[in-house]
Amino acid sequence: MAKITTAVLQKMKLQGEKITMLTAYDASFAKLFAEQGVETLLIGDSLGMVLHGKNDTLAVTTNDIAYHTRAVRAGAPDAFVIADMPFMSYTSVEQTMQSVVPLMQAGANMVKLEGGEFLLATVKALTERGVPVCGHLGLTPQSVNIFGGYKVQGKTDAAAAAMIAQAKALQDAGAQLLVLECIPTALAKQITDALTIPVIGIGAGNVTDGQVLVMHDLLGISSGYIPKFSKNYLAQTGEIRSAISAYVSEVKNQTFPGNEHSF
Ligand SMILES: Nc1nc(=O)c2c([nH]1)NC[C@@H]1CN(c3ccc(C(=O)N[C@@H](CCC(=O)O)C(=O)O)cc3)CN21
Ligand SMILES: CC(C)C(=O)C(=O)O
Ligand SMILES: [Mg+2]
Repeated sequence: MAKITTAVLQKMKLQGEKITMLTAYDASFAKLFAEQGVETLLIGDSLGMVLHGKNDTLAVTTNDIAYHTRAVRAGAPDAFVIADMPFMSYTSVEQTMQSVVPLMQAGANMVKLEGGEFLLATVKALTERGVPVCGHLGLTPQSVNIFGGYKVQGKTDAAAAAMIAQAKALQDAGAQLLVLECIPTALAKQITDALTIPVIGIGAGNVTDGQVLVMHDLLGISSGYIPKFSKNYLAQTGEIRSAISAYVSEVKNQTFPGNEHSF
């Protein structure tokens, strides 16, 4: 696989080739995912839930993400690696500049931040200072206590219009990638069409430029509630490498996610 850069991801969007992303937290899985053709690896703050058994992502620290980013980078030296910025690690431009240092030094190629309007100056400052940014809109799990649960976002006309505006503003501020989580497929389509940067969906239908899943959901080993948008590929393949390869194929040919995984 050719080395993935933001330029390559951009070209994939233009050519209509779907981008695959999986969360990864350790070297062994990172290596296996890269070998199966997964283009981008995310050290998600979901690790607080799937690795530490919490009900939300709020207890995860920058050091936690840096530790797992080092592991992923060691296993997949050529992968395109995105590190989640944890809850409250990016409350000001200055704090954000401090927080990204261990993440980039651990081997991340990009950092991901949850939110819209209030992040624009931060996204601009990061980009100017050499840190590529991935936005994250829709169901932003760090705001679970505001949402009152992991619920579909952007269902009203007003919420949808606001999300479209925020997506464009993030792109204008310099974001080079955007994750949309748990929103109606029709809204995901509008945002994907409105942006020039690639849009990666999770629970956002098969209309985005790519897909991301939490690896434990794909392998059917998450404890607790499994989101409707996830799919257990291990159940249908019986072997981890085949499960990853099936996920990649189904994203590429747009059979995943199906209507049963979408809102
Ligand atoms: N294992 C795991 N998978 C994930 O996708 C994931 C995490 N953990 N942790 C961080 C966030 C939290 N996420 C979640 C968790 C639950 C739902 C969920 O239960 N959604 C309902 C939608 C309910 C509605 O209709 O509003 C669903 O039925 O899927 C969604 C996203 C996504 N991320
Ligand atoms: C679900 C993805 C997008 C994420 O942010 C995570 O794994 O933390
Ligand atoms: Mg996350």
